[in-house]
Amino acid sequence: MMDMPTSQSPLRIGTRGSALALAQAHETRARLMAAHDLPALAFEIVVIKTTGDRVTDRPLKEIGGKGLFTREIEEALTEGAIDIAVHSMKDMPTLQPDGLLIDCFLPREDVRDAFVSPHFASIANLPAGTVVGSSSLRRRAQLAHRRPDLQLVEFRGNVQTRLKKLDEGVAAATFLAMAGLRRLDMAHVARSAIDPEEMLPAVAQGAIGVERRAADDRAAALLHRINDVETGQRIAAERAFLTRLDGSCQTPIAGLAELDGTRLVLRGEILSPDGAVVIAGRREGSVAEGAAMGRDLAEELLGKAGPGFFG
Ligand SMILES: NCc1[nH]cc(CCC(=O)O)c1CC(=O)O
Repeated sequence: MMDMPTSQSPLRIGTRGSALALAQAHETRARLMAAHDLPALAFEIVVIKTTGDRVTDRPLKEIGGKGLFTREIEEALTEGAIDIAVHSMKDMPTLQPDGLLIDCFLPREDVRDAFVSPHFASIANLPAGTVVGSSSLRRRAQLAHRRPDLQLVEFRGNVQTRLKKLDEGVAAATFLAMAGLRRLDMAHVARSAIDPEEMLPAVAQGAIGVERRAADDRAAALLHRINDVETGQRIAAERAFLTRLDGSCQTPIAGLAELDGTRLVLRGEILSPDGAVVIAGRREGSVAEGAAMGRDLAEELLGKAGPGFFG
């Protein structure tokens, strides 16, 4: 009974307040309830408003960049204001603060990017000069590589905000993660899901990780039973790749690991921000070698890029 939060206080699940973050927190709670036969009141969902949520009129890189949405949630976890934190792994810095740990992953959702447009069915159908909205360095570079004839504009905000901008004609098309759309029950807004061969997703796209205090045995026991091992293995390879590339956070990076039994295939690419240069590679091996494959692939791409590549 030691791991039963009802015998003590509810397990506090920290999350951002966006519709997507809330859906992810609720999914985590539902999985915990089912795995441990616990009632909803054994858990408390605690919404944390971060600076990134408050400031929506400036580019992310100006107000703190990657990690902005998660830093304040990690502080709440360290301070004990919450017991676990639910994150989109795509948004997580490669290093967790001392004393915190992510060793629980929900089954991965669709990894693909969605093409979203009221007017056009796919990237190939966009007329020259069409305005496409995206604030993702990776998607901008990948699109510019394929279609240097298009015009790119910044496009921040949550799913609803971005759809509204499309409606208002700020841009004629944009990209969103299929995973987010599915979790919001909004997959219908995708005109098409883009094959990873055509647009390699961000590292960890579609994966949700649950963070806890390393020393918290109650949280560890609760989370252990909902951990999806395969998702964790894929994320380990992808994030090892990302970690080795880091320090160059203005570089567009894409990476995807896929598992077939115990064989892991990892694809990765780095691009120049204008999409003129794409350096891509692939590794295949045993799942136990995933992290090593990630580091090797990163080394290979860094070697091909040469010292000038990162400006
Ligand atoms: N960068 C924001 C972000 N972080 C996670 C998702 C979607 C869900 C996921 O990939 O897990 C999104 C939105 C998007 O890229 O469309």
